[in-house]
Amino acid sequence: MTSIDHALSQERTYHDLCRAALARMTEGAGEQVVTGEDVSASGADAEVLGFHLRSYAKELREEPESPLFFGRLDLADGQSHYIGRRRITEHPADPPLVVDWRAPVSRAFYQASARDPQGVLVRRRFGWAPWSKGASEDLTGMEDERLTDLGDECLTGIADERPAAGGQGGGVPEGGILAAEIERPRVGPMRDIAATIQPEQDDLVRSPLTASVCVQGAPGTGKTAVGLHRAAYLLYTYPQRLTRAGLLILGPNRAFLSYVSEVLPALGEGGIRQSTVDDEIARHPVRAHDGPAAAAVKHDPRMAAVLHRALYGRVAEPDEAVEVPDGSYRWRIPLGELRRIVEEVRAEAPPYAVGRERVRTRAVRALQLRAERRGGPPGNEWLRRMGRSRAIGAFVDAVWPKVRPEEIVAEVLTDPRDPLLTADERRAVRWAKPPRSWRSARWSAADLVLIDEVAGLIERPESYGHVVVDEAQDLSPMQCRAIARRVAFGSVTVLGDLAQGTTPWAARDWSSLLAHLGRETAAVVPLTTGFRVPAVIVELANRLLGALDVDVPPGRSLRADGELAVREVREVTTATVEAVRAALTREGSVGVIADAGRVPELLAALDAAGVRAVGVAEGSGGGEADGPGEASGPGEAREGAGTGEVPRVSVLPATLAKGLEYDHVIAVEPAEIAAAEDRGLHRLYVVLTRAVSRLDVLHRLPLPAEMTPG
Ligand SMILES: Nc1ncnc2c1ncn2[C@@H]1O[C@H](COP(=O)(O)OP(=O)(O)OP(=O)(O)O)[C@@H](O)[C@H]1O
Repeated sequence: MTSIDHALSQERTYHDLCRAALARMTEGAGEQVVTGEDVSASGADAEVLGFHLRSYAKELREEPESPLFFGRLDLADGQSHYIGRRRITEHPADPPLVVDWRAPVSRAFYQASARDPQGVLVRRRFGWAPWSKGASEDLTGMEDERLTDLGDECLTGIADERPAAGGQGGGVPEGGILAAEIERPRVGPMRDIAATIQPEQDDLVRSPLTASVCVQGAPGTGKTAVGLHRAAYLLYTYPQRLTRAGLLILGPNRAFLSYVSEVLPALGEGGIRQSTVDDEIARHPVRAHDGPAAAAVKHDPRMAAVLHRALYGRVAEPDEAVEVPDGSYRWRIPLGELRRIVEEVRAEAPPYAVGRERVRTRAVRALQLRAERRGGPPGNEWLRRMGRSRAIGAFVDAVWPKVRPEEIVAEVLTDPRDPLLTADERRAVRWAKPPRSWRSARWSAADLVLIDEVAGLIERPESYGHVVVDEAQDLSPMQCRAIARRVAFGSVTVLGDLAQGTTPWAARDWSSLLAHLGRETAAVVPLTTGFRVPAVIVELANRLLGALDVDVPPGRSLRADGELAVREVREVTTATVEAVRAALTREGSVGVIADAGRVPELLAALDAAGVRAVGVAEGSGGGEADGPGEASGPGEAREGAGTGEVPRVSVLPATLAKGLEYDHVIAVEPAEIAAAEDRGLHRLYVVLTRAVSRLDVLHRLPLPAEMTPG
């Protein structure tokens, strides 16, 4: 037996030990649920403790089956730590068999280097065979890096009887195991990257809860991965604060959310809210569609001032004194004093609903002062009676009326008159046929953003402790404000790429977007190394950058593998079917991406040719896409798509490609994608950067000039 075989065998034995300990932890957690409820001091305690223990037991039971550790650190102080996705112990008081990757001691696994060993002698990485549920662990290899000269003889090797997962990598400095991980064919939803987080990513993942950060990164640099791992890190490191205040993940559409939905559960953090901005603010179904001119005005930040003015236009100056009967007596508040009360409350600028109550309270206080002067302090019952009196009620309704956000938005859209908007802009947003009342209004997606703005002026929504915003470059100023309201006292992680901005209001620089999010001072941190797209494909996509009018550095790939074929064909539908057939002879997922108008015909052609494919549909409220329908991400089969097994081929409109990835992408007729919208070249840039291994570009029409070299 060679020394590597011997070491592998020892590590397998250790893994078996951990597996057995985890089984005991799961069993023990189940028992604790029963005893925990019995030993609690009160019913309420029992409920809280019971809930906590049940959640923990459920989490352990539902732990996705995966290797229990992926790394080991041998430290200069003689200690060794195995690093995995969750802490495993024989007994809670014993030193752990496996340390959680988020624990402070694990940091060196990601950050230590020969130049800065951070007390590490040897860092060991484990390679495992591709994992499938129910399969037993299969340790295929390991690599040691000696970071300090004091280290023992180091081992590097792949167990010779089994190939390493995904093969050997080229151009990846970290060596075989990292290369194998990033080149592993994609099947199903996005995976976690806990085993291979890179130092620049780790810095972002572990920045403190109070720090708001903005990550600008080229396609495939791991922004989404970083955002999700940061969420998991924060939940682990600040459990109390975040359990109380909550953490929210915002993505561009439901297809994307479905694609990333399994990362957090795999990291042991289920139950985190993952949503879109549109879904977060949806008080009504979307039943109308705005033209580009109306949408542009409604998403403009000036609308915040327009709505503010419209709401506070309801506040009126008192025009007569108030007289309140009290038995045989009448209290009187003179007009001047009432005017002062309203003016003062306005100047304090509380939320509108609070202002209304403040006006009422101060009017009652004015009565109280008079009553005290006359006969000593009145009791609470008297104060309540005065507050509820018809005269005070009528006064408050007249000067600070109760109002619904929908009424204000309906008023503005029925008769827009604010001088902040130009005549053309007012015409663009004016309802052609105003509804009889706001109750019967058909709202557009942008109207819901306006309603949310007014709702936020009336009553502040509860603040999350942290919000992760993905694909943030596409947010409008008004959407940013909706997010800012929901994280007034927390922090944000903003992830995006200015080059991938495709909405009419997409940001051209981060500073204005951060200002709308109320986070002007957040640091903008670049991520530059691409893990998804092979260099040969990045080079093609980079040709478009010059035409995108944004100041971002060209993408740079860690991957020297990958294949690119750009082919002019006689007929794209037939050529697509052939390309899909050829792609299916290789491993991994296949994504056919085309202009939305072409998708039905491509799906029909694949169906006629007997190729099983799933159509990725527009999600209702899906980012820029208006309209109903459920979304499905890569790896999620829709009804009718087949039985049980998930088809490997997805066909999707270019508008839904953002954030997704496929091993093999077939981009159909780039000229159509580029011509379909104002920011069509940005869209094409997104489409070309979805491929993990292979990209086929099929075209009959001439390629957009920007795609050709020179
Ligand atoms: N450190 C890493 N180790 C292994 N794989 C990684 C690493 N970082 C990123 N990846 C992989 O690279 C791919 C791209 O990551 P991700 O989707 O997070 O990038 P992105 O910057 O959000 O891309 P885009 O802007 O194109 O949506 C994913 O498959 C991810 O798992």
